[in-house]
Amino acid sequence: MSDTRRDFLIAPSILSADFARLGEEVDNVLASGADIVHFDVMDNHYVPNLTIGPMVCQALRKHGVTAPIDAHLMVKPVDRLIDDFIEAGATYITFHPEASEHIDRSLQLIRAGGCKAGLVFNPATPLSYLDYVMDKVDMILLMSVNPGFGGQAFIPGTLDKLREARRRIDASGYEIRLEIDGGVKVDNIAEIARAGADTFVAGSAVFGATSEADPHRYDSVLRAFREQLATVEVGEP
Ligand SMILES: O=C(CO)[C@H](O)[C@H](O)COP(=O)(O)O
Ligand SMILES: [Co+2]
Repeated sequence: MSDTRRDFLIAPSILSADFARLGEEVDNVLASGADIVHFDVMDNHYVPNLTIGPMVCQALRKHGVTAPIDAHLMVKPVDRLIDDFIEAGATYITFHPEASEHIDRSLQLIRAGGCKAGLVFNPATPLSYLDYVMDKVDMILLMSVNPGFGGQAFIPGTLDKLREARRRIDASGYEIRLEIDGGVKVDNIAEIARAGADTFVAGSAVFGATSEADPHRYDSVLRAFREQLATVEVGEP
């Protein structure tokens, strides 16, 4: 059974964390078993919300965070911020192709800076943006909500898109992670994994799951995600 398992990674989105105690929140979610820190960058231009930038990413590194940081850039223009996030210690830098003037160049800039590069697809953005750059992406991120806010409901049509993205990755022969972002919960993560995702962003489901007994730990929700994922085998319909 083990060779039919994907290497599933869980990436809590700090968009739903308590920003007044961000370092501690990130420490706690990692100590609770998270794999990656998902870092949502919104510019009030490409998306109608304003969040955090490279200084906060750098502050997390200075605080001692060594886990991968997955910078999801919802900004336009893109390139100006790539160098800043490389300097700030991001591991993955992903951007929306519609927001980049030169997609191939943006991907190359990210890899040249030693980071892993990714393209993000909004629910209505076609996967054809991948046609000529499969050799330059380390991650494909499918949005299962329209970008800009946490706490929205998963758009079911994303499951077919995941299957199509998985087919493209498998056919390419490249090692590319397939990440899903938006509305991921304990009750849908297994279905999402069966459709082909291997990396799961979850914001409100994780940071909204504190208990009165221990408001600073997220073990139970992360354990519930892992239990669901343990039921999934690759190749299931
Ligand atoms: O990129 C995002 C929104 O644009 C967030 O990563 C995403 O919405 C996560 O939040 P939730 O799990 O609450 O849906
Ligand atoms: Co995101």
